[in-house]
Amino acid sequence: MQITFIGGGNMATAIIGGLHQQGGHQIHVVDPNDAKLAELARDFGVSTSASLPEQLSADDIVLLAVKPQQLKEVCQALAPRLNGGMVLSIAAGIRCDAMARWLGSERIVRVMPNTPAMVGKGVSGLYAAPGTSAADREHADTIMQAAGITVWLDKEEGIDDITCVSGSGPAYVFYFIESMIEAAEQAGFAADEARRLVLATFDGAVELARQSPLPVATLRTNVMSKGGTTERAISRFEAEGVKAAIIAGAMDCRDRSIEMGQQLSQD
Ligand SMILES: NC(=O)C1=CN([C@@H]2O[C@H](COP(=O)(O)OP(=O)(O)OC[C@H]3O[C@@H](n4cnc5c(N)ncnc54)[C@H](O)[C@@H]3O)[C@@H](O)[C@H]2O)C=CC1
Ligand SMILES: O=C(O)[C@@H]1CCC=N1
Repeated sequence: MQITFIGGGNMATAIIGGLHQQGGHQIHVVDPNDAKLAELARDFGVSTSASLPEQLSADDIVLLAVKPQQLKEVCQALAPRLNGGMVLSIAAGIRCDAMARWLGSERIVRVMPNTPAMVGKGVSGLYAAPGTSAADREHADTIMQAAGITVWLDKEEGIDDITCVSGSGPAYVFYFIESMIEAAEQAGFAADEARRLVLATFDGAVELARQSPLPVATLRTNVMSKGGTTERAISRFEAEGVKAAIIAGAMDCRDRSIEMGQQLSQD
């Protein structure tokens, strides 16, 4: 496939990393940041330019990977060059109806990826606007499968829902990892040992959860001996409202996705 990325930042780099491993794609990246372009050309052999190509062909797939606040301007600049090609947008919040107005095309798929795409373990939620064909949806699926698993959403609001789980979720997990590393250091481990211990603990716990037929809550209570050490730790988490805070934070995240859509999809 011929894929043109508009924006070559963190998320685009993660997806390009996956596509590079998959192989067989012609990738072009547009970004005003020369240093980023040089890095992407060096690491993945992509072609690059600081501005949009004069014209794209109907076979070119455009992947919009700029910040939501820049999307309108980028779509308006893209509109006269698009020639009917399919557009994928990973921007949080911005709805298909707004992009269709700005682009003058309804051949749009919205994608909510996440950064583990960089190591082929991403999760992408996808929603196809009614203007797309079955072949378009298949192409979008193939592109995002290069980065990990794909989940198709029937309604566009599903993108807000998945944003607060897998889209932003890696940050929640990294936050927990950071906290555990600080705890390990406080317990006396050197920084590199603390990191190794904590990452192996997460790895092991996730693998066990994946392989075990037991509910995750049972796996947790299996660690908690009556009157023992783990019970003391979990009691503190409960008393401090850690679980409630995680759930509330995720709901705030979803609200913010809806709010960004309302603010940035208007005109
Ligand atoms: N970082 C993440 O975990 C996720 C991000 N997203 C979405 O991905 C999009 C990009 O986010 P990040 O990669 O994190 O941001 P970023 O700031 O790393 O990348 C944005 C890139 O766009 C470039 N850019 C700015 N104006 C441009 C223009 N007119 N034409 C072409 N390129 C331009 C910037 O130089 C920068 O390299 C956002 O819309 C965000 O909502 C979606 C899911 C996850
Ligand atoms: O924080 C954000 O707005 C983007 C969308 C999901 C992950 N990062």
